Amino acid sequence: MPIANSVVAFSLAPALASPTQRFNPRLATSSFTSPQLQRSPDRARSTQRRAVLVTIQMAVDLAVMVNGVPGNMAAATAEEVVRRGLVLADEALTGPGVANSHFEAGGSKVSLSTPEDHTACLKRMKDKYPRLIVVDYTHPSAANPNVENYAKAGLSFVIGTTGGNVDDMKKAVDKSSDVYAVIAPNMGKQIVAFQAMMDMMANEFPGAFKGYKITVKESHQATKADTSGTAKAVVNSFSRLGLDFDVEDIEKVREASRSMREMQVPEEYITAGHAFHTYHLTSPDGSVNFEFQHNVCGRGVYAAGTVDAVQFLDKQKEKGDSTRLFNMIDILRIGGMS
Ligand SMILES: NC(=O)C1=CN([C@@H]2O[C@H](COP(=O)(O)OP(=O)(O)OC[C@H]3O[C@@H](n4cnc5c(N)ncnc54)[C@H](OP(=O)(O)O)[C@@H]3O)[C@@H](O)[C@H]2O)C=CC1
Ligand SMILES: O=C(O)C1=N[C@H](C(=O)O)C[C@H](O)C1
Repeated sequence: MPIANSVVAFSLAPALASPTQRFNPRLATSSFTSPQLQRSPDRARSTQRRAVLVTIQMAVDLAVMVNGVPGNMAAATAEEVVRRGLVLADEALTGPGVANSHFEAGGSKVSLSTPEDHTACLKRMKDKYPRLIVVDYTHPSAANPNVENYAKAGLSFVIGTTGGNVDDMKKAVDKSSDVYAVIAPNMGKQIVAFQAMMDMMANEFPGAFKGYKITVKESHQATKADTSGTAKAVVNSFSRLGLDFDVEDIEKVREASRSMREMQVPEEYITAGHAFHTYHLTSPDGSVNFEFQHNVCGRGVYAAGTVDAVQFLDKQKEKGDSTRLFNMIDILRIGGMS
């Protein structure tokens, strides 16, 4: 009897060339009529009875480990990860002063790992999530040690934490063989565009503002430990435009009354998080003035940019791109911000 119905349906689980390789249903599922079964009907029937449909889910979802929760930026980023339908890793590094053992974002629960457990936690997450990108919004003092740990663990990362030594971070990435990273003091798309514009002006017209005076004033929530990393980056462009200014001269405003009075920060964002920056340039005789301002209330614009960076980095990694280190201006240029 022809074994017309002896079709064994099964799912193959071939070893993936790379853990980030996407699921291809055409590769995964095959149906065929075995020539062996055609020759031996009895065996075919028993095989048929025992035939098991095995479906192995090979789709490896992108998971994001957000370190620094329950801090402001990490919390906002974790919410954005869930909102975009990505997997939020179920553990995260936290700081020494955090008493909570868990954090929740958009219904996803995250166990918090305290400093003595950080190395083991990174290993657990790497083993658990084959396609993982780490986000770091921690503390200036933690930025470099964390980056060293990510690089040693072979974990690609997006770091928005400011106040660290960026050259050392880059070295850690270079030393690794397969770690991809985005390092940037500002993840907000339009502010990144502003940074890029100042950088381009400095490249095009070096010294154009020679002789001008500049004041830089930034207001943030009182818990911000360092001088704004964004302001430092913009000052670098101004220096190339001919302005004589040192990052030490950036005026930091951290008192609520001054933030509201001098910078017009709305009261509800005084502690919730704000970033108001004013750069004022005056010609030598005082007859010409320029003012550049970017004022951000809340954390939403940074969280969105951070997850753009995560998705961008994941793509580059999957492609095996030879460039492994990016800043947000690179990503904006390539069209990687939504
Ligand atoms: N690139 C960008 O676009 C932006 C960057 N930032 C930067 O992000 C950083 C965080 O800002 P923000 O969220 O407002 O700060 P918060 O103080 O609200 O949060 C920081 C969190 O990190 C925790 N932490 C401290 N050390 C470690 C560690 N070793 N490992 C893991 N977690 C740790 C802190 O815990 P504990 O209380 O114990 O110290 C705290 O919970 C700052 O450097 C800020 O400048 C902020 C906004 C945008
Ligand atoms: O700590 C903050 O809030 C912010 N930090 C970044 C910085 O230091 O420039 C970006 C933005 O200013 C908000």
